[in-house]
Amino acid sequence: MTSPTHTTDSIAQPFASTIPCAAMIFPPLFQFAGAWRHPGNRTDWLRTSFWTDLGRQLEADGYDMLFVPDAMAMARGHDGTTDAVISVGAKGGIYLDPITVMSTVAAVTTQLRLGCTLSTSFVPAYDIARRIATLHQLSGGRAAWNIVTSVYDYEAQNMGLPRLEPKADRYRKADRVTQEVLELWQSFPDEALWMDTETGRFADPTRIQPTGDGVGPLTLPGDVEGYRPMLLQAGASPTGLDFAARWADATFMVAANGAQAQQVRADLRARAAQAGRDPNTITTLMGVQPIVAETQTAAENKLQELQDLIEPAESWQDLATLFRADPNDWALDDSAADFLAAQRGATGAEGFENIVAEIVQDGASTVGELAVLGAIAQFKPLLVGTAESVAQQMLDLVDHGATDGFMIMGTVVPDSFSDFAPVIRLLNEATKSPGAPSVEPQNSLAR
Ligand SMILES: Cc1cc2nc3c(=O)[nH]c(=O)nc-3n(C[C@H](O)[C@H](O)[C@H](O)COP(=O)(O)O)c2cc1C
Repeated sequence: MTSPTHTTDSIAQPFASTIPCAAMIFPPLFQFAGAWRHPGNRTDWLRTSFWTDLGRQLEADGYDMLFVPDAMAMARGHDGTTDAVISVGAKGGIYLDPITVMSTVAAVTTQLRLGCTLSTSFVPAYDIARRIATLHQLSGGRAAWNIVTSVYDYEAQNMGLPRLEPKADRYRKADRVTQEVLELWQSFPDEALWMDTETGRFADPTRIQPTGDGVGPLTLPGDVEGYRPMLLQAGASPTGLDFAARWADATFMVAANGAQAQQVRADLRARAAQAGRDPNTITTLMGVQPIVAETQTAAENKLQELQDLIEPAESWQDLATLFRADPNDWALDDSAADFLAAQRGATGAEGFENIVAEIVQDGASTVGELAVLGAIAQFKPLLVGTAESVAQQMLDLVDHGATDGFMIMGTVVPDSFSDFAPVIRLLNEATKSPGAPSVEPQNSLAR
């Protein structure tokens, strides 16, 4: 395919932190299968107060972004039903409309970036551009759009389509839609809105015009003081990385460990350079699950307590659902490598399956072990220790080129996010003190 070229030189406002930390909020699990049963966990995520309290807290704790994933359907098991997922509250059982949720958070915060997932496979460019621009204006310039192409046919069916298009076609469409969204944001620049009471001129019609394709103009400005919404991306196949290399200001990067993250990030940066972009304009946010406490022993005890809430049989059910396998076809002590080989490609997300492969190679030998690792952290690296030790682990990851920033997964919400707050302070101190910044400042998101 011929790569589309950027017809826009619009820019997003860089992250304020040198090592940005985003918080991913994904009820009912928050990436930990025991979450909604944990006595300390808030379960009122269907109510505004959950999101507004959380937004205020994340902002006070110094997080750079609140991020919510989305899908257009409840997840289904191998039998095509939602029964297994919804009966235990597994991943993909609950999704709220991200824009509505983020509007509530926008009202009570001033700094926090608001990352919303919208799929280019279902939502027309004009609708995406307008919804994200509205959030951008309401929040004073803090919207971020997570560009996804969706994963399952049953999502397409909920959206009135017979099935999802093949991945290559979905990414081609994503290129087109993203280009249109950027052009639409520029079809009504903020500075063209004069509202000049002296002259009676509301806006400059010469600057507010349809795009080259005759779409638009947008019904509101697409930027705030020259900064458009940030573009996020989360796909990880070669095609997905090429897409990120072309468009993303930041990527939600998944890896089983630092070495794998290093490879993914290097690959992404090489692809960006090949596409004619400065790789430093892309910030990778590596998914991690921190367990932070006053002492190392206390952190390990906390992890153990969390692990005790995991039901191996239930975890196996969840893993089978994720890989669209019949749970009855496998026993908990069957080989994890055999399971992965048999189910390769079933999740529809190549990058995610690469993590699982790495974990199997690292020693998860049985299906049961793999299931528990999935249940505790959705296969993301666990960073367990004091704030100092977790901060050091993260600085090491950045130092070794594994990532630029982090996507923080919580276990018990909101406490695991507040437990992590001292780490953010330490990361900020480390990157500000003159002797310490072995990490390169990467917050030049502008392109
Ligand atoms: C870490 C990660 C997070 C994702 N989050 C979402 C999401 O919230 N909603 C969605 O529809 N797809 C999501 N996806 C799916 C991707 O957008 C993409 O459609 C899918 O992974 C297939 O592309 P890939 O093989 O390039 O990863 C995510 C993928 C990854 C790897």
